[in-house]
Amino acid sequence: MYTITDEAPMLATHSFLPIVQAFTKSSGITFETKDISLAARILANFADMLPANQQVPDALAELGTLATTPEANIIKLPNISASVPQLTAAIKELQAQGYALPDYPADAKTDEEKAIKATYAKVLGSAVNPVLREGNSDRRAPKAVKNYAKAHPHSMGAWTADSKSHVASMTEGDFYGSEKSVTIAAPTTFSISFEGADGSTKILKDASPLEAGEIIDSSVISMSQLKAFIAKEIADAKATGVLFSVHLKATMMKISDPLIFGAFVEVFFKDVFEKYADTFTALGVDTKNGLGDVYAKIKGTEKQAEIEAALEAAITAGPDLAMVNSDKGITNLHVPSDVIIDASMPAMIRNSGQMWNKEGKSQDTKAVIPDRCYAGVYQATIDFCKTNGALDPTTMGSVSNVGLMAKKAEEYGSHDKTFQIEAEGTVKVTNGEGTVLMEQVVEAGDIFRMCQVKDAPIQDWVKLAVNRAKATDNPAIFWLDEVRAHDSEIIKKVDTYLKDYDTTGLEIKILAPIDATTYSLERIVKGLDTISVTGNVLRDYLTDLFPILEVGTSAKMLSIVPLMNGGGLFETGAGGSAPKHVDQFLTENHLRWDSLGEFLALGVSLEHLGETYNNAKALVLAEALDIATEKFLENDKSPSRKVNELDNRGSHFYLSMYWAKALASQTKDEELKAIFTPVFEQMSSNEATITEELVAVQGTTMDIGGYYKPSAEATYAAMRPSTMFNTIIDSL
Ligand SMILES: NC(=O)C1=CN([C@@H]2O[C@H](COP(=O)(O)OP(=O)(O)OC[C@H]3O[C@@H](n4cnc5c(N)ncnc54)[C@H](OP(=O)(O)O)[C@@H]3O)[C@@H](O)[C@H]2O)C=CC1
Ligand SMILES: O=C(O)CCC(=O)C(=O)O
Ligand SMILES: [Mg+2]
Repeated sequence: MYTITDEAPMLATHSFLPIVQAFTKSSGITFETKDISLAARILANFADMLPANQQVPDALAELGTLATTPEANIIKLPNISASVPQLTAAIKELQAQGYALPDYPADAKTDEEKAIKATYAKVLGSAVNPVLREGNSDRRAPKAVKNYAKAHPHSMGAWTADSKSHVASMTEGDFYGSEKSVTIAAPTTFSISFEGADGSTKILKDASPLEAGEIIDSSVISMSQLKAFIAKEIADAKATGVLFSVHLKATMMKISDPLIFGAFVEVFFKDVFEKYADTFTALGVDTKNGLGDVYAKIKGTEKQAEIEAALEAAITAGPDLAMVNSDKGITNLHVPSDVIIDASMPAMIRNSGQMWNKEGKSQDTKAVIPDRCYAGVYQATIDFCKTNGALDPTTMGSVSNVGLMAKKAEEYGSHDKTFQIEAEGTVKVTNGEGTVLMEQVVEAGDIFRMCQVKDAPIQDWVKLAVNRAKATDNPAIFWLDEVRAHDSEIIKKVDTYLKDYDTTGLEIKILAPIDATTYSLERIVKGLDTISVTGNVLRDYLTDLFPILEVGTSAKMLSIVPLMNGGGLFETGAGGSAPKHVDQFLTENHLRWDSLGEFLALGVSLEHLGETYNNAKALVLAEALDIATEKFLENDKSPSRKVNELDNRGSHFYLSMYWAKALASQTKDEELKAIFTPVFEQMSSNEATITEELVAVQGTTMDIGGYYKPSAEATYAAMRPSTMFNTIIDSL
């Protein structure tokens, strides 16, 4: 199964998948596509409102079911995890294309509106990955990728001890400070209720199942303390002349983080929000959607100019704001999904700890990460760079990751258990027998969050960690903080399950995240490799952080999810869908997206297929693809960032040529040899023509009939512009 997703990876698929299908056809392998793009997911969820000819199947649900079966073999490209602004843009585009979808009812009042909003909620945020990830995560940089980075190091900004860049976090009143955790002894249920100081009660979540061995936790971030903290950090950034920036994961932590993001907007523009409180309420301004929502809602109203001037004045009076796009005036506070911590913090660290100011220049930065659970990892990395200078890609070692992820583990499964509290009182988590398992004292506006992690995934995660340690002989470090209630429960299980394995000779340690960061960095500068074994959030953070520092991008990672029931989910890299790349593609028909992650995923997918079904041809194809990928790296055929040079499409041509060559050169399968010998011959003798055709089309604006749902025909035409190359591929 091959997923069709969004933005840059979706464009790339239109070039690469036809090649893959052509190369594997003669081996009896078919690639079925499943459209899980944001647009397709919207249409699938509203099928009952659409005429038959516009309905699409729920491909995500189908894949989710498949992921629990031993037969699963899924190649998963990155998809949009939509924020509300992205969702509304996608709805608008689909409506314009003739789909009679309802508008997104941000402020749903009637039952009908509430039902529509609930349906849209299903496609909001990280609605795809948690459904498919029925296993834990194994992400690492393959040897060939590391070797490539050593030979062709990416740019790395210098670090000096006098850098003013730092991470700012709360010192109390955050999730970290309030966490409680319990391990469940016997199967039961839990419910979450609120008891107001005034004696009122409210059920927040009805009874839901709990398995024996499951670890649950709860924590609260205090809205008043958060806002006081933000105000203090804004003042400090202004006083010390650093850029002010916010780093959250508003897509994956889709309930808590947009609320926290909104608090930043409200505090930064406090006077404006106070002055225009009534206007903003009447217009339905929603700060969870960022400053961009304020601009959008005031547009065309009588007060537009006046409020814009007030916002502008607040920006001028405040500290310099980190910019997403200084040319277009888009700040860090505009859209909650524009600055996502996993990618944004490493990009800043790679750039000497600096982000971009409104003049488009780099400047030292205060990176505000309110909660302390994981923020210290970034400060420790910054401290390390300030002391030791920038890391050196030509010599540095590698940090791979084994991540606890299966069955919506930990914070990533917390959406249905996260609530903004309306009044002062207590939130209680009660089991089926009526015993209160955890309670948290709250005030109005606070955010309460409860998480779960099941026992089977933890056992599988420990096993995967031991397997990786054995396979590599590298130390495996569990990044767990014994002073955190949740981590201390996990530590008990890790200690227990490690006893199931013979770990003689292996170095397996448990270190708190900050110590684990320093430990791994001290090894990395010596060229030594370390395995990070982490929970779900650190899995996400570290698999962008280390790859971006080591190999320039997380797009080049091997990203395997060994599914717990025996199937394989092969993710293509560890990064996202790169909206910036689409902008460039639409303005100048150059796609700088690097598909290396896709080549690697395809290789392991074919290998899995070959091994599971005894398909010798699949194994030959996989081996040849591996050789081709190495050659591809050696010869530096990755896409360039600049127009009129080899781009994503050209990189696919080279991969194909090397793949054909490897198939022509092998001797394990004579049939494949016979098929691919002339193919390689045609490709290599027409190399100049093909690359010319692929570059000649560049430099013009593009229209593929949509952003979220482009026309398939126009996209294929755009992504397969070489007649010569198409003729060779289509003849297979
Ligand atoms: N697995 C998944 O489905 C994931 C999905 N996402 C989603 O992706 C979207 C964008 O997220 P964002 O945080 O901006 O992160 P991205 O990883 O999409 O982008 C960050 C930057 O990383 C670089 N990059 C990423 N992938 C590639 C690639 N294949 N080739 C070359 N460069 C690459 C680009 O840098 P440059 O601009 O310098 O070229 C890009 O602008 C969001 O909707 C997010 O939710 C995010 C992570 C994982
Ligand atoms: O699912 C998402 O929203 C993002 C996933 C992600 O960033 C990751 O798994 O690294
Ligand atoms: Mg990530």
